[in-house]
Amino acid sequence: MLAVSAAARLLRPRSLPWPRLPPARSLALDRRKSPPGIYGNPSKFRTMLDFLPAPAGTDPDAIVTSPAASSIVYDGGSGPGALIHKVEIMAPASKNALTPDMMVELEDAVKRCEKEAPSFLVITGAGGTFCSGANIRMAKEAIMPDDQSTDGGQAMAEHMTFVLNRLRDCSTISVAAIDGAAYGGGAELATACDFRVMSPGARIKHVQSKMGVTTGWGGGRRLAEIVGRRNALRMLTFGETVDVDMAVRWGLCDYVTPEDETAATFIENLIREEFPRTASPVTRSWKAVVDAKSEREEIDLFTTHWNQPAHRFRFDEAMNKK
Ligand SMILES: CC[C@H](C(=O)O)C(=O)SCCNC(=O)CCNC(=O)[C@H](O)C(C)(C)COP(=O)(O)OP(=O)(O)OC[C@H]1O[C@@H](n2cnc3c(N)ncnc32)[C@H](O)[C@@H]1OP(=O)(O)O
Repeated sequence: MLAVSAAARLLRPRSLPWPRLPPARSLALDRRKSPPGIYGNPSKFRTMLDFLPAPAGTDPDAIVTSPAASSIVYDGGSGPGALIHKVEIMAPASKNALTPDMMVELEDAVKRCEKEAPSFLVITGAGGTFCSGANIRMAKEAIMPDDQSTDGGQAMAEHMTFVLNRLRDCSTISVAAIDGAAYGGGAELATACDFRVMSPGARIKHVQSKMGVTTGWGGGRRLAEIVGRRNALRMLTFGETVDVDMAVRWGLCDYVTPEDETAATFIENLIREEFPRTASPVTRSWKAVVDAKSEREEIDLFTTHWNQPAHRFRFDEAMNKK
């Protein structure tokens, strides 16, 4: 299991002093002098973090050896092509709020999923909460300078929209396994997944309206696609707490777990019941099928699977049952 640790970003060779950028004002005003890649680059957030002052109280030269208090933990299961890979948002002390470093690690996790191509990616949170959105303390410190510069917010929004679009667009079927709260950016992460599983006490809440900001990770647009324009407008305008019943009614929740089962356990069992032996190559074609722009695209996808080993095996199996 790879724990891509937030501390890793603090592990800087003692010889290299922590690169310090002048305060955000000059960042905003001297764009031509800003570090390479900060502007006009989807992953400029990653670059920006390398040039931000170390968070208050962090000794830039400290070599952090203990496991990070917050990280994105990627479980690659039985390896590339496995039936299920898992991502756990591991920051229970802050209800799995995403620090800027974790947002970078989430990009690494999505890239690994694209590369290793599991059939399913189950995303869940540690400690009975899914995700409470951006870590407001760290965001305030790192990307909300007193001069009201908007650069940091724009960089985070572009980074997270870029990452969540890649999650949604990759061939792996993603499932948000929601126990407890999916709030703010956590709700936006949940809507970027193909399916949502909720345990009985789970709730989804776009709190952005109460935070004086709109959705910034692509979640508003995706929400309207899922629940319809009117329901999305109601959820966003009032920051409504959507419980399991309401989520099921609005199509925002695909499965509800029994009382005594976590959402991740429920969906993993369901997947393994449906695919008892191995992953099926067909699973990773379904998103392309439903997104096909023409019959020709769907016929071509069908043709790629016809008379191939998995297809031949299943036909033989079906005929031998007769
Ligand atoms: C586009 C993204 C968007 C943006 O950037 O604008 C955002 O995501 S902004 C963040 C939006 N999220 C929130 O406002 C959620 C705030 N948290 C809560 O409403 C609750 O914590 C909840 C419902 C998630 C859980 O409530 P519960 O009573 O179970 O726990 P506590 O409230 O006591 O929280 C425990 C502990 O966690 C800290 N915490 C919780 N959420 C965050 C967060 N988003 N950022 C930083 N820290 C968070 C909370 O302060 C407590 O810490 P403690 O030191 O124990 O007081």
